[in-house]
Amino acid sequence: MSTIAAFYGGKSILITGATGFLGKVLMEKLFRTSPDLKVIYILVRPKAGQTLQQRVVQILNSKLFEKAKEVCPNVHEKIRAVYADLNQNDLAISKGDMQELLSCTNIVFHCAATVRFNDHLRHAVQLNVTATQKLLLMASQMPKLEAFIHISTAFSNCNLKHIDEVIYPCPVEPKKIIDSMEWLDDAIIDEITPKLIGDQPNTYTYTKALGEMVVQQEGGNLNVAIVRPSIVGATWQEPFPGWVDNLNGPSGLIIATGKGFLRALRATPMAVADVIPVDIVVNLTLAVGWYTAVQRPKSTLIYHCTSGNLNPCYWGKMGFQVLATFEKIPFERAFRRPNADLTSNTFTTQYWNAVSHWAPAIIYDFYLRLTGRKPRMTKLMNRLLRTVSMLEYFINRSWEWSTCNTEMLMSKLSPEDQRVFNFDVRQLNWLEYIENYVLGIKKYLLKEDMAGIPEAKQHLKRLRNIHYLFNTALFLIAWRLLMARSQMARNVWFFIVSFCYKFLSYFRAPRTLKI
Ligand SMILES: CCCCCCCCCCCCCCCCCCCCCCCCCC(=O)SCCNC(=O)CCNC(=O)[C@H](O)C(C)(C)COP(=O)(O)OP(=O)(O)OC[C@H]1O[C@@H](n2cnc3c(N)ncnc32)[C@H](O)[C@@H]1OP(=O)(O)O
Ligand SMILES: NC(=O)C1=CN([C@@H]2O[C@H](COP(=O)(O)OP(=O)(O)OC[C@H]3O[C@@H](n4cnc5c(N)ncnc54)[C@H](OP(=O)(O)O)[C@@H]3O)[C@@H](O)[C@H]2O)C=CC1
Repeated sequence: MSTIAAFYGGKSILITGATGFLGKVLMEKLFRTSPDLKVIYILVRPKAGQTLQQRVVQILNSKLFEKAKEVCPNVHEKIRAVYADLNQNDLAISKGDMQELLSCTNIVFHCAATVRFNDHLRHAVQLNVTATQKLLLMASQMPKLEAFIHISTAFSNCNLKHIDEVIYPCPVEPKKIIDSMEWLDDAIIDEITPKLIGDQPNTYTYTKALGEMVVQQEGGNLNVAIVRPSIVGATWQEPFPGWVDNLNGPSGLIIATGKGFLRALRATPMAVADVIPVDIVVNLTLAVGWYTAVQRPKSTLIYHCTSGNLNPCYWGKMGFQVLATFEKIPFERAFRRPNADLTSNTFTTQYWNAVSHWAPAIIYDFYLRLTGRKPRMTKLMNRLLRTVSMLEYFINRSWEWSTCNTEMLMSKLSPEDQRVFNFDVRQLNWLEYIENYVLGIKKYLLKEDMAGIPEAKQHLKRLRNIHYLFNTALFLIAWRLLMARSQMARNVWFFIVSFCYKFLSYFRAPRTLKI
C-alpha cells in the first residue's frame, strides 16, 4: 500500500484552481489513489453562463475522470464546490462556507492563478499575490491544517540564468505593491509597470515571484511548501497519455503548426524545451503535501519540477518530432501543409513572416472577398503572431534549475510510492511523449475523429499539389515579366536555351553516328 495514498485517506482537502488544467489532474489523481479521502473542497466561480454545480458536473463527466469514477464511484458526493472569487478582497466566500473550510481543512493546494502573460498588473497582483495572502490568512485560522502547498512557476525568477530552490527577493516589497494597486489608477499603473517588472518578461512571472515572497513572509507559522513547475504539458502516463485541455504552453503553437497557419518561429533550436508533463507535476505536488505534513520541515522548502537538468529536450528536436508526427497523424482541414522553420535570426524571421504568414493570409482573404465571404485570415494571423511574440522569450533561452529538494524527496519515497507517485522525469521518452501529446491535442482539444485521418492525408496531398502549381505559376509569371522588361534577362534566357540545345545535340550526334 502506498504511504502517500494512505496519508490522504480520510482527509479534507481544499483546492483552488481546481477547474484549471493542473487542478483537474490533481483532483483526478487524489480520487483515484485515495478514494477514501473525506472531501475535496474546491473554490469555484460561475463562468460562461454555468453555475458551480454545472461546472463540476461537466468536469466529472469528462473522459479524464473515467478511471477515477471506477475506483471511487461516489466522487460527486466527495466534491464540495464552494462559491469564491479570488478577485474579490474577501474572496467572496460566504460566512457559512468559510466556517466549514476553516474548521475542517487538513491540506490546502493553492493552484489558482492568472497565467496570462499580458494581464493588467492590477489584476495579476490581485490574483497571484493578494489572493495568496488572503488564503494564507485563512490557513492560519485552520486548527486542523497539516500542510499548505503553493503552486508557483519555475519562471518566477527567469531574469536569472541559474535558479536555486530558494526565494529570491523582489526589489519592491509585495505589501507595498498590493497597497499601491488599491489607490493608483489604471493609467498610472500602465506607466509604472515596465519599471516595476524590471528585467522580468511579463506581469505573470513578476507577480508569481511576488506571490512566493508573500508565502515566505506570511506563511511563517504554517507548514508551507512551494512547487515550481516549468512549462506544463499534456499527461505522460496518467490517467492516460496525451490528455490536455487548453492552449497554454506549447499546445496552442502545436495546433497552429498542425493546421498550417504557423510556418516559422523565432526560436533557438538548441535551447532547452523545459516541458514537464502535468501528471509528473501532480505526483510531485502530492508527495510534497505528504512530506510537508508528516516531516514538518523547519523552513519553507521549494521544489523545482523541471526536466532540463535530468532529461533535456531541445526546441529543435521537439519541433522536428512534432512535424514528424503530423505525417502520421495530421490535423483535419489544414490551411497549408505543416512545415515550420525554427530560426534565431530576426531578419530571417521577418522574411518568413512576410512570405509564409502575411502573403498567404492576404491572398486567402482576397479569395474570400471574391467569393462574397467575410475575410478573416489576416485578423487570425495578427492574433497568432502577437501570441508568438509573447512566447518568444521562453523559446530563445535556456535556464538551469537545481533540483536538490526534489531529488531528496524522491529518495525518501518507498519503492511503492515511487511507482504510484512517479515524478522521475529521467524515465520519460521524449519522442513517445511528443507523439502522444500531438495525438492528445487532436483527440481532446480539437475533438477530431481518428477515422478522419485518411481524408486529412488526402487533403494535405491536395494542398501539396496546389502549392507546387502555385509556385510554378508564380515563377513563370515572374519570368515572363522580367523577360518583357529586361534585355539582360532575355540574354540570359537565350544563353540558357542555346546551351541546352548544344548539350542535347552533343548527345544526339554519337547516336546518329552509330546508325
Ligand atoms: C531543426 C528542425 C526543426 C523543425 C521545426 C519545426 C517547428 C514547429 C513546431 C512547433 C511546436 C513546438 C514549439 C512550441 C513552442 C511553445 C512555446 C511555449 C512557451 C511557453 C512558455 C511558458 C513559460 C511559463 C510557464 C508558466 O508558468 S505559465 C503557463 C503558460 N501560460 C501561457 O501559456 C499563457 C499564454 N497565453 C497568454 O498569455 C495570452 O493568451 C496571450 C498569448 C498573451 C494572448 O493574449 P490576448 O492577446 O489578450 O488574447 P487571448 O484572448 O488570450 O488570445 C488570443 C488568441 O490566442 C489564442 N491563444 C492563447 N494562448 C495561446 C497559445 N499559447 N498558443 C496559441 N494560441 C494561443 C487564444 O485562444 C485566442 O484565440 P481566439 O480564441 O481568439 O481564436
Ligand atoms: N500551465 C503551465 O504551463 C504552468 C502553470 N503553472 C502554475 O500552475 C497553476 C495552475 O495553472 P494552470 O492549471 O495551468 O492554469 P489554468 O489557467 O488552467 O487554471 C487557472 C485556475 O485558476 C482559477 N481562477 C482564475 N481566476 C480566478 C478567480 N478570480 N477566482 C477563482 N478562481 C480563479 C481558474 O478558474 P476558472 O476556471 O474559473 O477560470 C482555474 O481553475 C498556476 O498557479 C500556474 O501559475 C506553473 C508553471 C507552468
